Amino acid sequence: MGLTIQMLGTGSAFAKHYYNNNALLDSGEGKLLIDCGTTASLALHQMGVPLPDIDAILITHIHADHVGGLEEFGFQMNILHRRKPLLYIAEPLIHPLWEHTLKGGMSQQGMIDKLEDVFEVNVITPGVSTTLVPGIQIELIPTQHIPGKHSYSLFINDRLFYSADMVFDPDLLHHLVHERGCRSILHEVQLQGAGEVHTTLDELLSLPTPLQEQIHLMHYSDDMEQFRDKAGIMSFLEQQRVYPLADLERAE
Ligand SMILES: O=c1ccn([C@@H]2O[C@@H]3COP(=O)(O)O[C@H]3[C@H]2O)c(=O)[nH]1
Ligand SMILES: [Zn+2]
Ligand SMILES: [Zn+2]
Repeated sequence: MGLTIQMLGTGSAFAKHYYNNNALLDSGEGKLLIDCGTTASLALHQMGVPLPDIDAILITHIHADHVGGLEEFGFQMNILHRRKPLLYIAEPLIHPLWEHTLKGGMSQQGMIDKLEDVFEVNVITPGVSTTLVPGIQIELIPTQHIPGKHSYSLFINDRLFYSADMVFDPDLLHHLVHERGCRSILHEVQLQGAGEVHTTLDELLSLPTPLQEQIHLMHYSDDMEQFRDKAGIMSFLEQQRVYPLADLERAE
């Protein structure tokens, strides 16, 4: 079986019709959860995926729609299943994830006082492609989102670019497609307004046609249906649909 990707949700941080923009990669040999937002455990429940079936979690950046479900995931795994989930994370995210996000809810005197007390923490180095679960290699690519906040997009199996929340970076997209063999792009999109911390639909529409052909849109707001015919040849990913990676790639 080839790699499949299933979005737990495809919504922006404020969406109500769509769950948080988190993804489940399945190589057939292992499952990797990309981000674990506030709605992750509910979405996984609806998808029929028990938490212990997930082999590892990878975090792109610290916002609730990407990490807000880690407390429940960690507690459920530790308390109900007596296991520490494997958490892959870039080193600069460890301190803010524990001190600014999880510590308030998870710390327990004499038992839990650091991230490693709940998760099996594995630090991954940006720029280095690393096998996280069998059949899934990820390279973290630092990308700009909120000034002063670390955020990492993903290059998966040397062929799929998965944007974290990020501002428009056309040079990176050109580089990945023309020099790195990238064959499809899952890109966050902000449908209306100025893209101060996100990438707007208009910015993506400014890319050359062959690049747009590779782009599938995610992390969109509740009014997405009004934009179906305004996105040109770019398509909108559907939450909870299982996509074989090959189906996301443009026929040559
Ligand atoms: O300077 C800022 C900081 C934040 N925000 C909003 O808060 C959200 C946090 O999650 P997100 O990164 O998915 O999306 C962000 C935006 O919707 C913003 O519009 N401008
Ligand atoms: Zn987000
Ligand atoms: Zn964000």
